[in-house]
Amino acid sequence: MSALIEAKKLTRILKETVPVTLVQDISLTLAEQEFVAITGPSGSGKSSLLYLLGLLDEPTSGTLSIGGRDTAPMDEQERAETRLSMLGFVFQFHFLLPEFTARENIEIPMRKLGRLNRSAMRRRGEELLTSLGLADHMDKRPDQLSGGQRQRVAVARALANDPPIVLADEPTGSLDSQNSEQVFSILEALVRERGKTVVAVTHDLDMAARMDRRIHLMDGKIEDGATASAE
Ligand SMILES: Nc1ncnc2c1ncn2[C@@H]1O[C@H](COP(=O)(O)OP(=O)(O)OP(=O)(O)O)[C@@H](O)[C@H]1O
Repeated sequence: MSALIEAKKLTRILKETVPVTLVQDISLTLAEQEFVAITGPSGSGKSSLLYLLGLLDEPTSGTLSIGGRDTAPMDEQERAETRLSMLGFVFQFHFLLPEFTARENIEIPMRKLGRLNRSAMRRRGEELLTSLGLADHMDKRPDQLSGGQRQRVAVARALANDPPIVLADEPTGSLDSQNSEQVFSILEALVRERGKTVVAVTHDLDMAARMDRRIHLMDGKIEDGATASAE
């Protein structure tokens, strides 16, 4: 299987008065259709790694390829287009725009990428929301939805441009157990049924155990023996 994401010796150091190393020498390969957990104690660099993989931050050193393309030479516009077309993001808090409906929130990434006309965007938004059990909630704003529904809209938004990779930072962290289970099942179905690669930061070790592979961080590094190729 071809590598969707290939990181070699990724290091990110913040140049503060005292330099802060967020992640160090991270090498990993993610293939198509993998369901991968990033685990580790608080402050171990999980979010920092996810932001690097998602082109939301730039490494101090090391290389990162997405979909076989080296990201180092990309200018900001290419990075933005790669983010929009290759990567979907789900965060712990939904970050939906409060003044827009579910449908409108989902159309934002489609508009930014600019590959679909108005009616195709509308159709795609409706299909996605329906497939996530939100057919009756398309025209509601985030404050008219429950926490679980909001997070499902956030998943739909991540899928808007049909990216091969979904990156999730504690996607169930603010949900009760029933909604957590539902969102986890949705993420799992993205891998098994839609062929996506899903990488999720989680503190929930039971959840991580149900994923294909675990990358365990400690002090910004992958802990020995935990780089784990697919088991
Ligand atoms: N802007 C910043 N300035 C200074 N230190 C930072 C900054 N961002 C992150 N850090 C530090 O870098 C380390 C890694 O942070 P990161 O958020 O990636 O960890 P994490 O494993 O995701 O933590 P958590 O599980 O608590 O979300 C932490 O020690 C954090 O305090």
